[in-house]
Amino acid sequence: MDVASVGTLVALVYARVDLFNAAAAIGCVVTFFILMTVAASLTRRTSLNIQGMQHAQLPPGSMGLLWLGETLQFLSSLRQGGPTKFMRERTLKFRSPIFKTSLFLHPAVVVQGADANRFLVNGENRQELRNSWPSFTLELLGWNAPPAVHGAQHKRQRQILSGCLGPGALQRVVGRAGTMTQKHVEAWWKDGERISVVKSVRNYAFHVAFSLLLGIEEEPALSEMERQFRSLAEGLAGLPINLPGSRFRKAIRARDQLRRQIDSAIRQRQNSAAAVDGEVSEELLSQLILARDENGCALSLEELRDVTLTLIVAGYDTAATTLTFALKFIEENPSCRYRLVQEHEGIASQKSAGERMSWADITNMRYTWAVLQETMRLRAPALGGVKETLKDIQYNGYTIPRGWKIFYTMAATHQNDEYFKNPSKFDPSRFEIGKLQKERLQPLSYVPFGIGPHACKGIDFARMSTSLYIHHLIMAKHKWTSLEPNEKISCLPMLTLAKGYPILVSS
Ligand code: HEM
Repeated sequence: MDVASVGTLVALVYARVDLFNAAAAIGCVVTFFILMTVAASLTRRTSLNIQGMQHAQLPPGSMGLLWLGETLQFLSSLRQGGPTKFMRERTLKFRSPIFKTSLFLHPAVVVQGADANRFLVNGENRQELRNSWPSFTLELLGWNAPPAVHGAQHKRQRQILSGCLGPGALQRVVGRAGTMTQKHVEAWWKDGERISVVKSVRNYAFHVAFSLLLGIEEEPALSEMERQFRSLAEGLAGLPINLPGSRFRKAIRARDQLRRQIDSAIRQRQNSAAAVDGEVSEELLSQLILARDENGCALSLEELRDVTLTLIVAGYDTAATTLTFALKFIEENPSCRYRLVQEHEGIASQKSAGERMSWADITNMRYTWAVLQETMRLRAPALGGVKETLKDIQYNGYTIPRGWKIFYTMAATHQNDEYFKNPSKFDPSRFEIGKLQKERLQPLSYVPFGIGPHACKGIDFARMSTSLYIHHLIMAKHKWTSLEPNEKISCLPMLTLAKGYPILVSS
């Protein structure tokens, strides 16, 4: 692709994003090229590492076109449903599951499979690698958020999060979460109506996370916050071009507004938390404020703010994506729906009228969890992760130079028949306990929640909110039929169904 077409593409992307102003679009392209040229010189400096390494053997692969590398091919694969196409083409071309490339201005190595995941976990534990989210993402989340911090600070944050997001803490909020879920289903799902599943689950995932964390349930405050969150989420997945009208600029504004809201909630809770210290508070934010690590240290104000924002961002689209595809699989597999009905009617029959949900109910929804796990195997909401080498390291006979990125994807293990028989088949029984014990899931072959020291801290929360949604849908006896049966999967900015999964609800 020549430089002119790249420029046109950038202008088109930018114009599609938000600008209809030709002058601004041209300005954007010029700025983009200036930035790229500066970045290219920095990137070249990193790649000098290669030249000094006379005897080192880099993995096979192509570094693509100038500073652009293979970014456009990668983005095109994402647009077609995920990174799999990009990975498969290169794996076949270079006859190697590990290959070098250049993405988003960085020389990178792509690895795949459970062994590669183990190599990444060990490397991170030995501090030869570290988690490496793009800096514009961290700019939006905050530099004190868990993905941005390392070492002792990160360990402290994770200890505190374990206490606040584990089953013990969730037991205190699950009853309220159940009531909220029931209300959501009653409001959104009505017999004979057409709704968008994507809109429903996004609204649900946001409301449940925001209410349980911050205790804010009132309208219109909640809907306004959801609007801000969508802007932030779009900025996280777009081009980091900070110009008036751009997605990124809107995301920064949304971040600032959300921060103000979170700061004010923290101040209110700090006052009331001091009053109830010693008692057990229901809100997760109050628990975060009161929590201490093993040395008795609390989170600072900046940490509280960035951690809270991260929790909502991390749990929002991921849970919505999981529910979207779970509902799609349930619709397409009547036998799966039948087993869900049995499970949820069984759980409901054990409860007295008006009794709230408990954490034990969630863990008893075993088949539901198997359905959700199988959904995340086939449609992992997070596509992959990025690490950065802190020194030259060896893998599979190759050298990966210091400062390079290493990229892994979930799909590369989840859809590999070495780990999952008949991998493209939706089969929740893979995750039912008896079967799992028999077949022995290979360690690090199932990684929807990431790997290593930065793996997800919200697994129990995600399990709670997604299981409750399915519970109330099934108990309301709803059935649904897609109005777009051949709807495509889209991947930018988040994995979802391209037309929002429109359905007709029936009972
Ligand atoms: C189905 C739902 C979810 C999926 C698939 C998911 C997946 C992931 C993945 C893959 C990562 C690791 C990213 C990396 O490699 O750096 C991650 C990190 C994280 N997730 Fe989740 N997540 C989900 C829900 C949640 C929820 C509900 C919360 C909180 C309430 C949450 C909180 C976090 C946090 C705090 C991190 C950062 C951990 C760290 O950097 O130490 N996640 N998640």
